[in-house]
Amino acid sequence: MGRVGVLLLNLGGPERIEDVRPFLFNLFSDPEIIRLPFPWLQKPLAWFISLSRSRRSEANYQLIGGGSPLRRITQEQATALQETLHRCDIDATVYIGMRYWHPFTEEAVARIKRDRLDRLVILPLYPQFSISTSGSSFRLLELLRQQDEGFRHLDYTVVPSWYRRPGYLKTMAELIAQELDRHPNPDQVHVFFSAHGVPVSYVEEAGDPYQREIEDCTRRIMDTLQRPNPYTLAYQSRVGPVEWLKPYTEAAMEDLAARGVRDLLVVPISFVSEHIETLQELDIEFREQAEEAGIENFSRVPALNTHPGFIQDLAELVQESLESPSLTLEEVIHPPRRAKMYPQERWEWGITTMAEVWNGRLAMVGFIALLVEMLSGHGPLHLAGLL
Ligand SMILES: C=CC1=C(C)c2cc3[nH]c(cc4nc(cc5[nH]c(cc1n2)c(C)c5CCC(=O)O)C(CCC(=O)O)=C4C)c(C)c3C=C
Ligand SMILES: [Fe+2]
Ligand SMILES: [Fe+2]
Repeated sequence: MGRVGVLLLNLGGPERIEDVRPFLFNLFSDPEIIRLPFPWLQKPLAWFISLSRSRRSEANYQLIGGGSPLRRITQEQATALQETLHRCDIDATVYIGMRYWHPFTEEAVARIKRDRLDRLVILPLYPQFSISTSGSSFRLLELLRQQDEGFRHLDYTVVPSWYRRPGYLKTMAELIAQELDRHPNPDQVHVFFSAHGVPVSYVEEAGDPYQREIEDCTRRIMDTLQRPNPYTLAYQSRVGPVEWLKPYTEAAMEDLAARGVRDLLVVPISFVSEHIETLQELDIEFREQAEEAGIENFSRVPALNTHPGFIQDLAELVQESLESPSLTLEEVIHPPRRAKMYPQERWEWGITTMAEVWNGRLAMVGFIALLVEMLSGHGPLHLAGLL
């Protein structure tokens, strides 16, 4: 088989409070996180938003010990996966490539090139695909390939999403069953899946399969669980003024409490490690809100982290990927970005297409000014020191 590598892709998180602002800047600089019509607006807007959001984010990271545990957990997953692969006689090296913080994807690629691999398996640590997560990392890797001849010649295959795997579904179902059985009346517990949200426009305009995959994933977990419990799916962690996938987690919890639900088991579904959205948003913020709304027994299923069943399944996934025909990044960067079509720019007076286009562009500038205003609490002129 030669020298094999596995590149685990993840988001990354600030390790210390000082990292929060630059981490947010990296995140909002990504055109897959804020989709703007004008590339030149990306960096200035990322700067504004990271500045205006950093206080709130820093306070949240303070509540979970002053930083994200994501790097440590991902490192533990990588070590466990490498050991499991070695036990199966696959002499693989496992690398970590984070999208927005250390160790960055670029660093992983440099190490991969130095190790002169024969084959690489690219494996996102997101069970379901979204343009904003796996899609963004795939795009970055494709760019790095185009810029680097050495990397371009490396034989690789990529896993687009993997939530359908029976091993993953079984482990999730086991974790849920364990928590259900801790409740006084296990069958009365409402199972509450909470997925990280994305803006509605990702799904409806850009064709992100994320919502479909999340819904399919929750159905499959419930089928695997084989319990009579009712369940709900909701979306958490929205950012900014646009509409995100609904129902929103906090509203759905209040709704269930109002309908008489007293036992709630929350299942984080879109991410395999503990991180700020499980430790702060679910365990602190939403627990408080749910209890105020009347939930008496609130509990949460732990993230998979280094659960042996999960790591074993990842090892089998790597093995199967090595034995199957390769998938390329271009095949899984999905959906293909549709080219923007504008009519020829030849000005004519009246209510012409050209006038409409410019109207639209000016409206976008106005909208972005509004966005900055809403996110920062100050108008752009204030921020520019003009007022
Ligand atoms: C599948 C999981 C995730 C999706 C989908 C996703 C989309 C998405 N996220 C933001 C904005 C933020 N995300 C932040 C942190 C963060 N997000 C995820 C996962 C998904 N994001 C993780 C694992 C983390 C890291 C957590 C950690 O432990 O550090 C943050 C920063 C934290 C905060 O300020 O709340 C922001 C901001 C958008 C806009 C988006 C889709 C467009
Ligand atoms: Fe996020
Ligand atoms: Fe949050």
